[in-house]
Amino acid sequence: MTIRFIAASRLPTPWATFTLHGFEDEATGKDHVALTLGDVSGDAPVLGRVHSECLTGDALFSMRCDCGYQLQEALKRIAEQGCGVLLYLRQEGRGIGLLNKIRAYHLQDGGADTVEANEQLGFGADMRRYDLCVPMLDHLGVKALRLMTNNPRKVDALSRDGVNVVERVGLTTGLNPHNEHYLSTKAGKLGHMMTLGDFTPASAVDIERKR
Ligand SMILES: Nc1nc2c(ncn2[C@@H]2O[C@H](COP(=O)(O)OP(=O)(O)OP(=O)(O)O)[C@@H](O)[C@H]2O)c(=O)[nH]1
Ligand SMILES: [Zn+2]
Repeated sequence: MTIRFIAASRLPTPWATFTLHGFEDEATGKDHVALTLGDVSGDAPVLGRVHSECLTGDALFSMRCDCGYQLQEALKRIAEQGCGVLLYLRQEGRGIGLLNKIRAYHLQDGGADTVEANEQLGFGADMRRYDLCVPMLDHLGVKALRLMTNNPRKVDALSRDGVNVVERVGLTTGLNPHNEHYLSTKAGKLGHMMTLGDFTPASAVDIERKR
């Protein structure tokens, strides 16, 4: 794993002005970014999120999943804390890529769930890797994370790769009629530690606008 830091800049957002750090994975040629706020290089554990790319949810307002809602909520919580880090990893579709994710969505439109769709395409349910996180966090000086996630397998995978996760912080937001089945499948088949009762719903205005 060869992660090379390229450049950093200011990134104003509705929640705070973050610092945007750009990295290149020399092995794959993929680029990844981190957003930081405040001094993340102290000894105290830092509020953090390891977010995997979801073009549809993060940028195109998709309500099929909870990714976009989680991204916004994570940035908001970091802003409220005044300090934190978000790694934005370019491993779209749980690692199968955007076009295969669209193929998987097509199968889900026909009745498959998110896990079955991946398997019908010949992929594992979750093909993501987290070995780039340690070099990115080392560069930023982050020593320990309070990780915002509902996914205990992500915590295990990160810990195996050497990331010091001292606490898991739930991130249940964005429930809506289009992602209810998907979220239930994540809890039932992928081991996410959440029930639909934990969720802050997407606002009624958002649901109406995107129906
Ligand atoms: N293959 C596939 N990928 C999906 C689907 N829905 C979302 N994704 C991708 O799943 C990734 C996010 O993973 P999730 O399983 O939603 O959540 P997580 O990151 O494991 O857990 P949290 O930290 O709680 O969000 C992103 O890369 C999305 O592009 C789907 O139906 N099929
Ligand atoms: Zn998504």
